[in-house]
Amino acid sequence: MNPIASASPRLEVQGLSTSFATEAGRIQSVADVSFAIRPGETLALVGESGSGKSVTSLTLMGLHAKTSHAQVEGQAWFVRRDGRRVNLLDLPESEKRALRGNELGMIFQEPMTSLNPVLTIGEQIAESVRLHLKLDRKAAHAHAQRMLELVEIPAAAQRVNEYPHQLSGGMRQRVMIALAMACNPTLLIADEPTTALDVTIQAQILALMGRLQKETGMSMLFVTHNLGVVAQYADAVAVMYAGRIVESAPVHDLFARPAHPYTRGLLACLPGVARRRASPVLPGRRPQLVAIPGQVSSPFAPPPGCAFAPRCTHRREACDARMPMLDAGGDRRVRCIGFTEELAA
Ligand SMILES: Nc1ncnc2c1ncn2[C@@H]1O[C@H](COP(=O)(O)OP(=O)(O)OP(=O)(O)O)[C@@H](O)[C@H]1O
Repeated sequence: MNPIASASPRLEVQGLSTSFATEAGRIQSVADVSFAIRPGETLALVGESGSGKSVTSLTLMGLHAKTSHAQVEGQAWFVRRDGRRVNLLDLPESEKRALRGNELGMIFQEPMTSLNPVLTIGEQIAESVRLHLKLDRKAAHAHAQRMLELVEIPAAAQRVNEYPHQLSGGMRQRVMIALAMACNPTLLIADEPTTALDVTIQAQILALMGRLQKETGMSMLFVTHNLGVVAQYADAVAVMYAGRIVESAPVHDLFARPAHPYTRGLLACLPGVARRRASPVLPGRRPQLVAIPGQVSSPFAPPPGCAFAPRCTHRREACDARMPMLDAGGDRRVRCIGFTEELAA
């Protein structure tokens, strides 16, 4: 039996919803999102721009700006190193801070906005490990250098004393990985970690992340809109549409037999990727999500029924009446009346 599939989840998200009060009204960015990630597993969260992927990861990290008037519901059960199961959405700020950068690592798209421009990269990594691992100054500096070696930064002994602007984009992203991994996190949330990089560097960074994951057994939530990356690196996929998960499944099953009309639409736009599931992300090929005809409904006035119905070629009356349930057939879950009827047949 697959050891990942049989382990109990390290993170279990149940009914996560996030809305924001804005001048134009309340916007429901994420609604009733549930998923689980086991030790050593990578779950890819995919969807078009604005589907709620980043809000999901920021909510889990507790990183909403105080000014954003976010309202969060649901639970996110995380198993800590000491075996305690804590709800990330209900932790005091001090405990959240102790987890972030420690058991919970994160990597974002643009390292220049996440790295401190006035500190050397060594100082930034050392600061984190001194705080969380309680190392003294000298040991922290040595740890920082080891982390740069681990992420294959050449001449780490010199680079450790350089500032972010002295590094290329790919090297900065490696530093972000070193920083995120410095305290040996058990869960890494990576939000579009390679989107800003050219495809060759992107493939190298993803290979590095895959290797580190294998070595450490950490779990990963990987936010992306690149289906080629999903096909190659994820174990499971959750497809988001208008703030909700519309389909989730093991990666192989999803690519082989997409069930939700939206997922089918996404893959139909990418026939090459859908068929060549194991194809590498080749230089010059960027298998991104491409537009499906029609527009996502306004988040201020979501339709009462299925949010995808206005763009769906299988739409019927019942689809507009109420939001379909996320129904399960095996380890695939699909939010579509058509799928529910198929299960019942
Ligand atoms: N602080 C906020 N205040 C109000 N609305 C927000 C806030 N943050 C996000 N949103 C809205 O929530 C929705 C989901 O945004 P989110 O950034 O999660 O999408 P995404 O799927 O990550 O898109 P992308 O791939 O472009 O990053 C969008 O309509 C966005 O405008």
